[in-house]
Amino acid sequence: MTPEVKTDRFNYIARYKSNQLIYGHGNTAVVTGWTVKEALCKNLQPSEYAVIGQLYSPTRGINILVRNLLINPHVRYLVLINATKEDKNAGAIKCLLDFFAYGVEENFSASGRKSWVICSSIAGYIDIDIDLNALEKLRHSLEVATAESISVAVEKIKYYAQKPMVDPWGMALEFPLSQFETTILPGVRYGHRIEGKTIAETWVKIIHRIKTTGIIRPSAYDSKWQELINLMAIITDEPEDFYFPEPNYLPINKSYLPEYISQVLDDAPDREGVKYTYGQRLRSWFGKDQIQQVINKLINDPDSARAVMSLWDPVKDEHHSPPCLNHIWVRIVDDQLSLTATFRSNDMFSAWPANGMGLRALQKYIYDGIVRGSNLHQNLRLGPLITFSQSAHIYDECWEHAESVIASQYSKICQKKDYYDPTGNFIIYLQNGRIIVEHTTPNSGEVVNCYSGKSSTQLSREITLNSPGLQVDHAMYLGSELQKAEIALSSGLIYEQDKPLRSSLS
Ligand SMILES: O=c1ccn([C@H]2C[C@H](O)[C@@H](COP(=O)(O)O)O2)c(=O)[nH]1
Repeated sequence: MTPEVKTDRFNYIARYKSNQLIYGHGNTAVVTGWTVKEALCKNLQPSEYAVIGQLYSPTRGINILVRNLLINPHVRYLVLINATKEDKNAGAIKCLLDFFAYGVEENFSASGRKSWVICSSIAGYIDIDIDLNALEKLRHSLEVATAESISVAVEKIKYYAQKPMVDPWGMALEFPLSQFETTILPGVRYGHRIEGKTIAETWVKIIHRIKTTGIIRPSAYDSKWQELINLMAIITDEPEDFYFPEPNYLPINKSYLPEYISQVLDDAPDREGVKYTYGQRLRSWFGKDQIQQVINKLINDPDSARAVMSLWDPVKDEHHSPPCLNHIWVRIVDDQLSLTATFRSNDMFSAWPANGMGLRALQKYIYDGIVRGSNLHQNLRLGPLITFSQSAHIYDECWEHAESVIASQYSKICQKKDYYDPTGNFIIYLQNGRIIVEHTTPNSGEVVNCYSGKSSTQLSREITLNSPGLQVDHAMYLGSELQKAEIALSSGLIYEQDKPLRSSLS
């Protein structure tokens, strides 16, 4: 435990997320959950509150909040707003309440890290480096109240502000924060393509790619993130009722999904303290129902490349909470309806799976609308969902959890390999003292090109020049087969593709 830190009375000092908070001079800390903090502060005087901040996640946010509260013993009241459906889904406010009501016990986090686990039905952790006595002191020194709406919260904050001044509960306490180390392999920075059958499988591959090769840089939220720029994810076969692994390692519950899908598909009125919803942007924001427009467009002109939905509002989005999802494009090719969604910024660990499922539901909705709307489209099938994430990042608070998902899932997922490469197949044999390589189409096996030579290096070079889109494992396989063929040529051994070299005597 590091000893006390000098604190200016009634000036809230935030060691963590300092640029994410609104500061006052009172002794009530206000946690707004998913309600935007600005919606509250306009109804209050700075003298009435110590600090106002949002809390999204129990596993990531509570630890930071508790650390900040320990540095500010003048905070004697805590008002928690539990107003939105997102709050109920995330469970952060409930978990924080349980911390104050029931405390913590020593145990392990989901990623196997020794932690103070909050005694709650919602998973929430506090770093083990924080002294238990300090946590107990904090729990017993703050009066906690909840509010289901902004107006009730304002009433409670004003009520506490009028009470006679209470002394700080003790000295400010700060505890060292252990840094999670990450090793980065060199890799491409701009432009990545990741494909998987389901959202769950693709997510694990995305997390792996960012964690192993992403660049660490400051985020806009007083933290760091690991980032790749322009990451395209292609999900080929997400089932209609969505695939949830057992046990579910995704950061979204099946029970929350209908609510999230409704946020994407349905119009919503403006609500104080709630950011835009995607449904609102798509259904009515620009005075048009863009989803219906796309359905009509593709019914009448299935070859159109103009089935576009736009969510960015250049007039209003300069300042507050602009949408992360900006552009959606729907296209029919070979009777397959694909949907491509572009995000300017995407939290690939915590948000992408829900984003993907919401978009898949939108894609299905458009598909159903087209098939229902015209009997000319009865052969139409649901094609891939493609997300294009411009800043594809993972926040530092999630790195450890991300590593544990990779450790438990990545190699399992990559083992499920089919040998299909859209670039085609290569048939290798020896003839008249030369290596012959026939390039065939992937399904029908038609020969489309033929190479001949004696050097595996030279042949590899020619093949890569003509087929730079070869899949990595396929290219490595070809390299080793060609090498075997060259050894057979020079040594007189017998070469047969995919078999060990053998002597003509055996
Ligand atoms: O549907 C969403 C909404 C938000 N975010 C993430 C992306 C960023 O991490 C953060 C928004 O940050 P700003 O760029 O809006 O500050 O939320 C998503 O990934 N998907």
